[in-house]
Amino acid sequence: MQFGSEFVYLRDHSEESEESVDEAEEARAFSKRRHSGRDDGKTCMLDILDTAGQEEFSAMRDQYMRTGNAFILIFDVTSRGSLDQAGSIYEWLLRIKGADHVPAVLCGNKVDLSAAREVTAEEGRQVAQQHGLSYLETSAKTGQNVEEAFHDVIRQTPRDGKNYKLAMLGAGGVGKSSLCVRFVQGDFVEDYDPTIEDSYRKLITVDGIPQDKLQKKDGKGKKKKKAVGMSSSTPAVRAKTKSKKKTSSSGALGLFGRLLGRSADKNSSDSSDEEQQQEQTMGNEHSDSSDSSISEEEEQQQLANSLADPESGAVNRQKKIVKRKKADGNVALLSLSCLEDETTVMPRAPPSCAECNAVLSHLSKIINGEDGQPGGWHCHFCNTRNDGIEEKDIPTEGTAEYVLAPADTCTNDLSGAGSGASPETQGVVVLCVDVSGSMGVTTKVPQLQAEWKAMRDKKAGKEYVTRLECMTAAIARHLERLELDTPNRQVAIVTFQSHVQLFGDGRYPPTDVTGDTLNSYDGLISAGRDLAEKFELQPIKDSLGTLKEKVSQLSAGGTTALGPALAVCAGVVADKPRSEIILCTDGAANVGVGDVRKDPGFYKKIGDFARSHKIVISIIGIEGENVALEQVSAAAATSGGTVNILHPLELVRQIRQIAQNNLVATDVRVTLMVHPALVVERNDEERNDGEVSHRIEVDVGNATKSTDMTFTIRQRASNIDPNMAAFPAQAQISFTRKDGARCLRVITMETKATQNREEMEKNLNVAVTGLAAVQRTSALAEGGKNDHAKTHLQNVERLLARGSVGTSQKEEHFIFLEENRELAKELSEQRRGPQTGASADQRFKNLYKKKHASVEQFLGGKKKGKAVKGRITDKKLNQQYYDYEYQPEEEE
Ligand SMILES: Nc1nc2c(ncn2[C@@H]2O[C@H](COP(=O)(O)OP(=O)(O)OP(=O)(O)O)[C@@H](O)[C@H]2O)c(=O)[nH]1
Repeated sequence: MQFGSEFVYLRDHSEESEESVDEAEEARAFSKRRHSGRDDGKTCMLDILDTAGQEEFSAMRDQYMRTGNAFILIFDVTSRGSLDQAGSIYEWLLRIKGADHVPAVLCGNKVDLSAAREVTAEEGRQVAQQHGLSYLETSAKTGQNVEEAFHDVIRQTPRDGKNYKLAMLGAGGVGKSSLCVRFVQGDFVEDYDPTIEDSYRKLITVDGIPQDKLQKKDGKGKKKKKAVGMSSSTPAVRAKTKSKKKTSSSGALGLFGRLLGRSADKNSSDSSDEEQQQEQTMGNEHSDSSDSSISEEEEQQQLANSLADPESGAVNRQKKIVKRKKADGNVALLSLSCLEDETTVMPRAPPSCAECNAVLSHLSKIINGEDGQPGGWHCHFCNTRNDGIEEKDIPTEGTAEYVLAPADTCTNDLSGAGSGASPETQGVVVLCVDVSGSMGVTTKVPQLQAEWKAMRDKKAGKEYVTRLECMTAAIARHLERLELDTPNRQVAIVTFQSHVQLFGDGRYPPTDVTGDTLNSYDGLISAGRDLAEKFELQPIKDSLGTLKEKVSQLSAGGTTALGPALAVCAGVVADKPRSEIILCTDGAANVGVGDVRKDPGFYKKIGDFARSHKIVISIIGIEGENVALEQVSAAAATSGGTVNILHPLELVRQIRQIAQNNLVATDVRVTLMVHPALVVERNDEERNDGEVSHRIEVDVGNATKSTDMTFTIRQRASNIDPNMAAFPAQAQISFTRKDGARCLRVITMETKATQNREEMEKNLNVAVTGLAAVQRTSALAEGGKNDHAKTHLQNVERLLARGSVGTSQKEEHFIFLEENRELAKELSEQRRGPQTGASADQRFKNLYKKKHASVEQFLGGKKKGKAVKGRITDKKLNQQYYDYEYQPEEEE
């Protein structure tokens, strides 16, 4: 548990809790803060993207290559093949940039492994020279030349404000992540999951940046736009860039690190028109105007425009003074990833306060009996006396765990990784796949991507792929992963179009569910139950072949019986707790139950059913089409599943990423209590103003590594004692551990209190306060309170601007400003009126992502590095991933 400031802030009655703000001035000040004052020519804010080494079927490489302005190109000196790949990647980069040189440094990494060298320093240098690059021999393990590599590339890169977008490129396993972690954190992590993408930010000082790389201003104070390496663009590229105006989206994308999420959004509208997509991105490149490089003047204009009257469209340039509440750091963060960490397990049941249910903690006042032994305790929250404890019941530190019910002896291993886990206890994975007509719609593969694939596979790359092809490729990969990860798990396939088809594990002919049954909720559930009895499912280690075969044979046509399919799936696994239904769809339900126009309540109902049967429903939607996400997502939200809306070309990559965000616990319930003089409220939900309490309970369902919940703490107006030096807080988290044991984790801590605003502001935890603001703002916006949301975001931004004084606070403030911009854009769009169809889905998705943001996104370099522990999975899984590089995709 962390707080937004080291101090709980108690408002001093004499304090002016409001400030007068000139809205136009505020916009200008905000922009100034983003560009953070004068450029000293050596302070650099690096936004580093650690990319995936393996080429998956992704349009995103093109995107980050276009958007990045500096590159570290890495090979492994113990692998000659990786040097060849580095060369090819650089050539590809030049083609994408339309340039004959791009700022980059070639790094021969792992030089500490001298005995295993396959590439000499001389050979590395020669290849670098051939491409006109500088060369460094690095070791992430010893730290040799790591800082030098980053500084070297910065010195080559034309400066644009203080911001640099730097991408790490290279084949899989060469050390891209390790070099990032070494650079931002100064550590070496022995084992990593292969990276999909990760991003880091770091504020550094680089001496000796040559004059010609420093930012220049022309006479009017406008920045001179100089695209990286544009001097020798290919004619085709030049023709396009010339005719291209800057698009409105170009200046509003977020951090480079989240380029991928955002640009996938962009793709949704562009994918139907490859030409337009190319033009847009080329346009961005030409003006070099990815988000953080937008000029201060342009940004101020944009912000001033955002103050336009939504009715008339006229810009309100008049001074408008408004009263704004001063924000504070009274927020708390609870990261449920902590449930994975081992902690002290207490020997007996948790002693809890008879009055307020707080659990005995290291802060409780112990009452010794006549024998001098502990016999009772005074509750730290309500001061009630409780009896009946022994010495061994008293935790010695802030975190303690209690086992409420042990794991089943036959193992309930949630992860299924234990090879002894029996199929019955692991639950079934049901893939519920949309094969309606719209899944036959094609997406054009980006030209350069197709060429790259063709070059690599030595045969013609495909120009178009259908959504179904993208989906089935992603499912095939997912099945392979499941087979390695959880070999005993059973997997079933259900498809839907005008009717529902159950394929089981692919060994049987399909069974259809059709006709009137499609309109009967109960009928569908029992049809599912009946079918489950008929089909015996084999574990995936035996059924992978038949499952993959069935998936590859699916074809698209017909309408969308999505609701009936979900109900059948729920019936199939109703008696198999811990099952997961993964719904893969691209369209709004329009047949039978769950028709989004007539029966939107269905999704909450099926979610409730799933939850009560310990089943999780997750949704993977294809963007660009109307999935009616706002309704359908209720099934996932209620059952604790995830919702993702993805670009078709990103499905393979993203499904893997989703799978990496492993569950840490299920059936999670959180109780957070603070001192009775305070009240605590959720940030991710609209509040019911009538009910406030110092204790809050949240039914979380599933917790993943990135489940970060934030809460706002307020003081009760009346009963506060300003002399109280510290305030206790306790989180009680009950959950089912991966091995099936039911546990209670209790985290208790105390925060100092202050009435001095300055003291609170100076000690802000910027990442926590920023995350809390973003979660709260998104929840307000989702609940239609747009203006309130906007004001809240601005209030917190002013607080963070005042409080960000140290380097890491400044880094995190910078990150927050970027988040703030993305969210502010979403809020301005909402002012234009309600959205429908695919754009409503898009908006829902954007706000959903913000509402479920995790603190890792808000952490500056060093702290983020600390959060990166070895993300170790099975070596076999990693190998499987790397193997894809060398296996050409099967083409028809
Ligand atoms: N001895 C040694 N091992 C290294 C060095 N750099 C990375 N490794 C190891 O090489 C393996 C792969 O490193 P990563 O940093 O994950 O490589 P990557 O390029 O990010 O890999 P992908 O994310 O899969 O593309 C890990 O086991 C690292 O510990 C190094 O300088 N010396």
